[in-house]
Amino acid sequence: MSESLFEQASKRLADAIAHVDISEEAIECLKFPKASLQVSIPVRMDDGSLQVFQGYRVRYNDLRGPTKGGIRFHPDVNMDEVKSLAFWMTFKCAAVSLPFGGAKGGVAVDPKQLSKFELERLSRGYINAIADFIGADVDIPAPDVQTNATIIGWMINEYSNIQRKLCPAAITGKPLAMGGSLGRESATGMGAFFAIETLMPLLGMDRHQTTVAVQGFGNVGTAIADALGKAGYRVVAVSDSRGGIYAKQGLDIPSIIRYKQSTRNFQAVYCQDSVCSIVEHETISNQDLLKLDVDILIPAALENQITEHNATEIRAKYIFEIANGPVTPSADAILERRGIQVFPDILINAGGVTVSYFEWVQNRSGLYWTLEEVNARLKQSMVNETLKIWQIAQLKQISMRTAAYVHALTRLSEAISAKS
Ligand SMILES: NC(=O)C1=CN([C@@H]2O[C@H](COP(=O)(O)OP(=O)(O)OC[C@H]3O[C@@H](n4cnc5c(N)ncnc54)[C@H](O)[C@@H]3O)[C@@H](O)[C@H]2O)C=CC1
Ligand SMILES: O=C(O)CCC(=O)C(=O)O
Repeated sequence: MSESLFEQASKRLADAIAHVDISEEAIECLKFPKASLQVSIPVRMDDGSLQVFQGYRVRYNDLRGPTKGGIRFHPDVNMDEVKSLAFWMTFKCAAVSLPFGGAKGGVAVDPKQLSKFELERLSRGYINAIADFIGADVDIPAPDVQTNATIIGWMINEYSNIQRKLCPAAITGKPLAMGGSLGRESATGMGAFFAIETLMPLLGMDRHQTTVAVQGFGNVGTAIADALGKAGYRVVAVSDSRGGIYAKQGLDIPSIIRYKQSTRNFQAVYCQDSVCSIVEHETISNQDLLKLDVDILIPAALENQITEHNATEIRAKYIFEIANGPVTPSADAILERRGIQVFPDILINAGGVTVSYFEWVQNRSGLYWTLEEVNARLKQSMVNETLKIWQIAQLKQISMRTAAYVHALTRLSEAISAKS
């Protein structure tokens, strides 16, 4: 039988434990979630029928502060996935020194099949069902796959209605008009950009000679492709769930984003746009994109994309994980043997939760920051933590993934010791 996602996630902890001085008691505290909730959400559909959806929220660990993590709407959401994502959030928040523990939530649904009003009723119904489990000092949700500021706006409105007062700090990723932070939407991509820029000189790379392929063209995939393209990297391939495009000379990312927004089909930019159609390009599958001969491969879609089945065919020099869990532990081992370096999700995609933290701080203080302030603080945090993890990796001669877990585990262990 194949390993569950949580069994795979737990292996990362086991690998790191060998390199940290940590008590057995502390390890025990990190092996299981603090609390898990499964709820049924009845939703009245537009045609008058009733559909019941399954929702989940897992608070993995609150040793360093209230638990924090996004909400995913996807047909494949299940308890094992949510638990694994909550586990990763625990280590991510510790790795970048946020005063938060880890959590995650989700609903098993294909939101593309719902009307806007059905989606609103589902979003409000989910919050209604988990309202006693969350709160600004307890557990603070945020957006993740197929959730966005509009959905979070309905959710925070529902939560505030239940509490009979405005509670902006209870959920982050809100619309600006409801207390959201400038820079939250692009934060995960920008955070990854700052980490990549910090690592480039250490890897002896020059951005003007660097080719990039990005799998996933949603919130985080578009932001990283855009940031890298603007900085002079050659983004040669992007894909979404329907497939991808490749152009050796580089893609025009702003045009693709514009087309995707208006047609939902980014491939159209090269098939229909008179300006861009002169660019030589080919359509490729998602699997082909992963195997391209590029300098940097960025999985920015879902977990389990690079496994033991395709790891031997990866030709990129470096993999920067913006998705959570895109490379499995068995693929890690194959990639390491082949000299392909992986920069882990719990560092590379930490920009989103970092700006969520900034949003929470702004909500609680009532003082709102400019975009420049948000991005300056995000940059400072990403650069500092990236360098610390790099130094651990060099010193202990371990992978960047294990180093990131060692870094996080040291902070979690300090929190456990301080309480006992
Ligand atoms: N939104 C956020 O702030 C953060 C998101 N992440 C992670 O980043 C990843 C993407 O999240 P978002 O961009 O927010 O989601 P999204 O829903 O905005 O976009 C997901 C994208 O992936 C594409 N996709 C789905 N299956 C695919 C496949 N098999 N191959 C290629 N593309 C595929 C979709 O078409 C879409 O373009 C997830 O793993 C998420 O957990 C991590 C940190 C923060
Ligand atoms: O912004 C947040 O609180 C959580 C973002 C998230 O779900 C993630 O980093 O995977």
